[in-house]
Amino acid sequence: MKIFTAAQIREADAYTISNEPISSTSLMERAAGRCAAWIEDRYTPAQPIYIFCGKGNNGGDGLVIALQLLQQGYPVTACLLEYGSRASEDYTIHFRQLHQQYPGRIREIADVTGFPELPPGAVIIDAIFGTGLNKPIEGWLAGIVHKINDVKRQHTIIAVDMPSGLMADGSSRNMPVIHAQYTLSFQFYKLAFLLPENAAFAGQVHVLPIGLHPEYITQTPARYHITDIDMMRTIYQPRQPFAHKGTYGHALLIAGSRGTMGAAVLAARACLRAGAGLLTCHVPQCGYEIMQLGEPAAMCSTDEQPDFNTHFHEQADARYKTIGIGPGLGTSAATARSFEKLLAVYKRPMVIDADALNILSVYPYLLYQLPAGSILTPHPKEFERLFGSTTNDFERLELLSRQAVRLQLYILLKGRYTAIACPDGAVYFNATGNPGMATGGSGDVLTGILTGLLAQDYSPKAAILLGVWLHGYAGDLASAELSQEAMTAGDIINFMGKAFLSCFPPEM
Ligand SMILES: NC(=O)C1=CN([C@@H]2O[C@H](COP(=O)(O)OP(=O)(O)OC[C@H]3O[C@@H](n4cnc5c(N)ncnc54)[C@H](OP(=O)(O)O)[C@@H]3O)[C@@H](O)[C@H]2O)[C@H](O)CC1
Ligand SMILES: [K+]
Repeated sequence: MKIFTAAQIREADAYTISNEPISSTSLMERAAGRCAAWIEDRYTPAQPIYIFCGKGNNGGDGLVIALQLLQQGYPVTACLLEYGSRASEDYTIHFRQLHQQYPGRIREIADVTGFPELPPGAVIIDAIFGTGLNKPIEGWLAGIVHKINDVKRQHTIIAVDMPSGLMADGSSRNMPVIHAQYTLSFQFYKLAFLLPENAAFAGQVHVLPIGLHPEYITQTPARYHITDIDMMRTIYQPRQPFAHKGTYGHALLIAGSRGTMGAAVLAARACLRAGAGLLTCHVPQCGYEIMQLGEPAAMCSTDEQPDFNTHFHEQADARYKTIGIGPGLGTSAATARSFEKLLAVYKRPMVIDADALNILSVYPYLLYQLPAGSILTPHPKEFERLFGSTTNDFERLELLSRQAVRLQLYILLKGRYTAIACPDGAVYFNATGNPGMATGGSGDVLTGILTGLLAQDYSPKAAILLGVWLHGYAGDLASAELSQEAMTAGDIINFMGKAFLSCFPPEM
């Protein structure tokens, strides 16, 4: 699904109005009607509802929601914020209707002392600002935002299109923003919802289709996307009936050192569960029995060194479809030397994680020797060590994308919505996963999955989109059965089978 900027959303709006065609008033009624229906599905008409409206079209949506809920018998109070700006045309049209039909339900608020006493159980609808916000909320309006946030534990707050105060495409650091439990976003996600610095604001996002013109949506290029199951179904390749283990590639995993062999075992198991035909693990001598017992289906090659890997470059030949390197590897100088030699001889896209990334941040010239199309999988700290720090998440996203283009690599930045930056400048946010996956070993599992998919001849882009999706999906299945607290990285591997079956049912 494409993620459009606020300016593109305005264009989509205008395109729909002239090409469907539909009046802008009717489009607002359609959009706000979806919000009203969403609220009616979840709350009974016994529920007092307070709708805070600004004077633009977001406020107009609030007025339409008020009208529709009042018609359904909900006790609605429309709190209209009077801050001097000129009201939009569609706001004015719906204000007149509300004023004619339900004059007693309107309350004008002109300063913070006008903030109403909220009865227990009241639901707050935030329709103050949406995509038209172009500066921080200030003065007494900011006071209203704080008043609403002060009662967020006692009252459910539902934001219309966006939490007010949040910029759609830029940082809102240190600005007053509504803390919503739910955001009912029209037709698309906004980029701002997906970045960690805004974690407190949008709550659970529900994207409500409002019938914006499909032609505009298909024809307009977007830089940012969010992954979905339909995309995965175009990527996934079912296994062929005459397949043998050679069909699905031989992967080499270079991982482990004394004390961190668990990382190597997790990555190996995940690689095989992702479907690799064959797997060889290169481990230090201390890891031989651990790996053979930990994953009997993997073959094992042992290093000259007892405690860490120093001679893996001698292993890396054309037999291997791909290489995954990094989990539990260690960062000794001898390991780094072997990594450099490996890059001189092995030219296919590989997966680079954990200590292999840390080696790259100590010897950054090696970044230029990575095979084009390789996949880097940093978490935010590793990313910062590799590419430097930024002042906010939007800048970091820019930096991420710039580096992927410059180095012609796929770089994924791990997070609630893992961001996958591609060499052509596109960025995909992954939609699956949960906080239960913020646990040791989860990244090693991802490295294994990506290596396993590359071994099967998925292109790097296909492997990364599908791999990150499946990793999160398996994590979601694990947390549903075991809880976010009790699930471990090994459980993500255990649920890979169910993730495949449920995303790609065999009869499809
Ligand atoms: N997506 C769609 O197709 C539809 C969206 N709808 C809704 O429309 C809003 C966007 O409406 P818009 O009127 O463009 O913007 P807002 O309501 O967010 O803001 C209104 C004006 O407020 C001014 N502004 C901006 N920032 C501030 C601020 N910090 N303090 C005070 N005032 C501010 C600004 O006007 P200026 O003249 O002052 O520049 C804004 O223009 C969208 O979010 C949806 O809710 C439609 O209902 C249907 C289709
Ligand atoms: K809003």
